[in-house]
Amino acid sequence: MAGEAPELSAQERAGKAFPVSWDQFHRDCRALTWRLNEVGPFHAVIAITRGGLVPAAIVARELGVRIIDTVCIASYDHDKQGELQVLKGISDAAMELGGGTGKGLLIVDDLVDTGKTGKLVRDMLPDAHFATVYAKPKGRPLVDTFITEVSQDTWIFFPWDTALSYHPPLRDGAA
Ligand SMILES: O=P(O)(O)OC[C@H]1O[C@H](OP(=O)(O)OP(=O)(O)O)[C@H](O)[C@@H]1O
Ligand code: HPA
Ligand SMILES: [Mg+2]
Repeated sequence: MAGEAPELSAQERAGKAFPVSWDQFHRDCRALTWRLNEVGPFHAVIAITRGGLVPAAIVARELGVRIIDTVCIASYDHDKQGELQVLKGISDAAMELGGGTGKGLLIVDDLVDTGKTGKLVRDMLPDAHFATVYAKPKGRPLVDTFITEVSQDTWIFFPWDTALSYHPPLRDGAA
């Protein structure tokens, strides 16, 4: 409709930027593992792809877990959230390890934002432990263990989505 304000992306709504380096991400994943070590042991790690793959690898390595499965879910096209699509479900072997309800399984994702993705996976594995590296307030109640809370109006930039680039000096009007 003419005159209607254009829809803002999640990132535009977020406003504040929280860039995370590889180093910082690795440190945060290790910190997450320290907490998870008190909760386990776990039979297997279930990574919510794609963002959960990197923390899942680090956490599984630190916890000595060798069985890793994926649940492949897409909803954001860059920063616009659409319908959640389950592209691949949890394997029968992992389901069996978790006794059908996820008991003893560890679900890992990079973050919860609105919590929609986390809720979908929690519903598949109600007894699993759900861990994320970062959590925004809306999704936080879904997570059992996380490391850093960021405000809902913050957009997290992960190292695999970013690259080093030239930044003009403040004097020249840089933000
Ligand atoms: O709490 P929510 O609002 O549901 O958002 C969180 C989810 O969004 C991102 O995944 P995305 O759908 O962008 O896919 P990707 O992991 O492949 O990047 C992120 O990795 C989480 O899985
Ligand atoms: O803050 C975010 N950063 C990157 N991906 C995301 N997907 C949902 N929220 C975010
Ligand atoms: Mg994801």
